[in-house]
Amino acid sequence: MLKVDGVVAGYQTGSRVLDGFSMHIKPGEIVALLGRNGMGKTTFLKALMGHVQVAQGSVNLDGESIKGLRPYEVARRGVGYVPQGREIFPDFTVEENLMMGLLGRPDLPKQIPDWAFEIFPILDERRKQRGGSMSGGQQQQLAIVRALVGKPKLLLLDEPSEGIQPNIVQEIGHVLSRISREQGLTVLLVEQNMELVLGMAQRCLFMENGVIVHETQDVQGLRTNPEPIHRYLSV
Ligand SMILES: Nc1ncnc2c1ncn2[C@@H]1O[C@H](COP(=O)(O)OP(=O)(O)OP(=O)(O)O)[C@@H](O)[C@H]1O
Repeated sequence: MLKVDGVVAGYQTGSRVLDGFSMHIKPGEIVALLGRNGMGKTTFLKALMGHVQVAQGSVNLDGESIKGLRPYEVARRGVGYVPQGREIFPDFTVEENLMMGLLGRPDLPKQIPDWAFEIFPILDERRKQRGGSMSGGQQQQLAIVRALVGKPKLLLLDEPSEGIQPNIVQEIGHVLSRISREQGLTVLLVEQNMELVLGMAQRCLFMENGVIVHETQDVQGLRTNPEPIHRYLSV
C-alpha cells in the first residue's frame, strides 16, 4: 500500500538526511521503524506527509504518487499523522480538538462520530475539558483519535509512548492493534519503547544514516535474540 524508493530528502538544499531511503508496507500491516536519535526517522514521516520536500525518489500510496503533495492533500489521500510531542491544541476542548481532525476531510460529515469516544473511554469522560489540562497520556490518546476521525488507511505515529505512563502505553498498543486487525488499518510506528514495538509490530525496520540497514520479520524473536536491537539502537 505504501512503496518508497530511493528517497533523498533533507532540510537544506543538497542535504541528505534521507539518503536513498526505500521501504514498503503491505495493507493492514503494522511496521516499526527503529533507529538511534538523529538517524532520520522523523524526517521520513515528515517527507511522507509533505512537510519535508522529497528531492529524489518516489513515494507511492496504493499505486499513486503522493510525492510533492501538500500535507492536507496527503491527509485527504488517507494518511493520518500523529507527530512527536502530540501537538494537540491545548486551549481547545477534547471535542474541539477532534473537530480539527475532520477539517482536512471535507468529504466526511462535519460531526465527530460516536465511535471516536469509544476508542479511549477517558476522552468521553473529558469531552469538555481543555486538552492542555490533561495528562501526557490522555493528550496522546486525543492526538491518536484526532488522526483516526479523518478515517486514514495509513496511520503514522512518531514516538507515541514518549513521556507516558506504562499502562496507557499498553492500552494504546492494544487498541491500535485491534483497530488494525478489525478494520485493516495500516500502521507505521516510529518508537524507542521496545515493549510497545514487540507488542504491536509485525515487522521491524532498522534505520541508520538515512537508509534501512536491517529488517526483521520475526519480531517476537527479538526477545530471545536482541542482537539487532543492541547493534542498531544502543548508544
Ligand atoms: N528542522 C530541522 N532543520 C534542520 N535539520 C534538522 C531538522 N530536524 C531534524 N534535523 C536533522 O536531521 C537529522 C535527522 O533528524 P530526525 O529528527 O529525522 O531523526 P530521528 O531519527 O527521528 O531521531 P529522534 O529520535 O531524535 O527524533 C538530524 O541530524 C537532525 O539534526
